[in-house]
Formats: sequence, C-alpha cells, structure tokens
Amino acid sequence: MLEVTGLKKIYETTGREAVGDLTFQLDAGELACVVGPSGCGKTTLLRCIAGLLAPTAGTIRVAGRPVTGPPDDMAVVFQEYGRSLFPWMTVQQNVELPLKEKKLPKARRAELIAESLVAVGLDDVPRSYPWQLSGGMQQRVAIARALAYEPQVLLMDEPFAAVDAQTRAELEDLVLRIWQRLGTTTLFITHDIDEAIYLGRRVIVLSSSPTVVVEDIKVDLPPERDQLTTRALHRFTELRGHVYAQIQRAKDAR
Ligand SMILES: Nc1ncnc2c1ncn2[C@@H]1O[C@H](COP(=O)(O)OP(=O)(O)OP(=O)(O)O)[C@@H](O)[C@H]1O
Repeated sequence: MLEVTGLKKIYETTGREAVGDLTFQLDAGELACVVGPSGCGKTTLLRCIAGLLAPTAGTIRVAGRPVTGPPDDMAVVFQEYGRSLFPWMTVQQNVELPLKEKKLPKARRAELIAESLVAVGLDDVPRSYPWQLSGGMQQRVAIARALAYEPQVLLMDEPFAAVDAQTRAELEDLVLRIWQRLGTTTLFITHDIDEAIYLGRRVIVLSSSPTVVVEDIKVDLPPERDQLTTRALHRFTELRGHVYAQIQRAKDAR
C-alpha cells in the first residue's frame, strides 16, 4: 500500500541532507510507527510521503501509484491541532471540508461526519467551534476529519505531542480502536519509544540525519493492547530497552 524506495532529501537552500537513503514498505492494513533521534528527518519523511515536498532522489508509491503531489487517498493528522483546524468553522464544517473537495453528495457527507464524530466521541458538539474545545478534543476533531475522508493511507505526525499524558493515553487507545475497526494502513511518527511500541505492530527505527532505517522491528506483543497490562509486560520493557539502545547507537555514530 505504501512503498518508500531509496528516498533522499537534500534541502537546496542549506545543502542539508536530511534524509539519506530510506526504503521500507507497508502492507495494506498495517499500523507501523517510526521513531528516531530528534531532528533525524521524521517530518521531512512525512512531508515527502504526503506529497508536500519533492524528494531529491527515490520514489514513493501509494497503492502502486507514484506520489507527485498530495495523493487523493491519503489523510494527515499533524501535531499542531490548533493550527490545522479552521477557527471560523464549526467542528462539523471542519470535518466536512475535505469531503466537499472530494465532491461527495450532501447526504453521504452527513453520514460520514456523523459516523466519524461518533468514532472519536464528539457527536455531542458538532456545532461548537474549535476554540471552545480542549486541546485533546481539538485533536479528536482532526482525527475525525481524517477518518471521514476514508483514506487508504493515514499519516500521523507526532499527533499527541502537545496534549497532556492522560489525554494522550486516551487518544492512543482511540487510534487503536479505530484502526482495529477500519484497518486503515497507518504510519504513525513519534519521538516517544513507549508510544511507538504500544501502538505499532511494527516499529521502524531511523538513524540520525542523513537518515537510513536502522532496524525494522516486529512488535511481538499480544494484539489487544492495554495501557496498564501491556506496558507492564516483560517483553514491553525488553523492546523499549532494545529500541532505546538502537537510537543511542544511531546518535553516537554521527
Ligand atoms: N525547510 C528546511 N530547510 C532546511 N533544512 C531543514 C528544513 N526542514 C528541516 N530541515 C533540517 O533537516 C533535518 C531533519 O529535520 P526534520 O524536521 O525532518 O526532523 P524531525 O525528526 O522531524 O525533528 P524533530 O524530532 O525535532 O521533530 C534537520 O537537520 C533540520 O534542520
């Protein structure tokens, strides 16, 4: 569903090689997390996949089609929910906007808005404005907007970095529930090793810039995740230690 092959990105303005040579694939329905040291090019990778930035070399394909601009069948949830929602539009209107772009008929739009707001637990505030909601609720709106769009691939760029720890745990479980129900191919970028292991069925560990894949780990934890019991498993601690060591090694190798 998603193929990144030999991706390289040099920022022309500074000559900085952010991404060196990245290759990985995601099968349809997979949920993989990407972790790496700070500044290792995670956002650069995401922008290239989302068609917002042209790679210097290499190719990205979604469902076999090369990405040359923002793909129709992809949705992105960014870290900064405050800046990704339109403050003059209600929750419902924010969710509806990309559906209008997709030229869906009104009745279908209404159905998708209702379903996605129920999925994120916001069906009681469709007529509120983003600024009337908490940070966690605003990020739920951004997730609902991505889901309503019914993307083939969902990209999430550190979506919970700006919310408090309790809201973060709730939103992580929300992502898992939705993924288990819809099976959307999801690439989740985070700097948080625990979050990557908790959510991911695979964790792709990146090196420092110029970035390569250091390791692609299969997370062999029970498929049903629980904030308390999963994180208390011996295997969870082992995986965390392993990923941490890999990232330290990647940093030291600079
Ligand atoms: N527009 C830009 N122009 C020039 N260099 C850039 C640009 N954006 C990012 N970089 C550089 O590319 C490298 C990777 O940055 P990027 O933001 O992709 O990393 P990141 O892993 O997302 O960082 P963080 O963990 O801090 O979120 C950094 O050295 C950064 O300074």
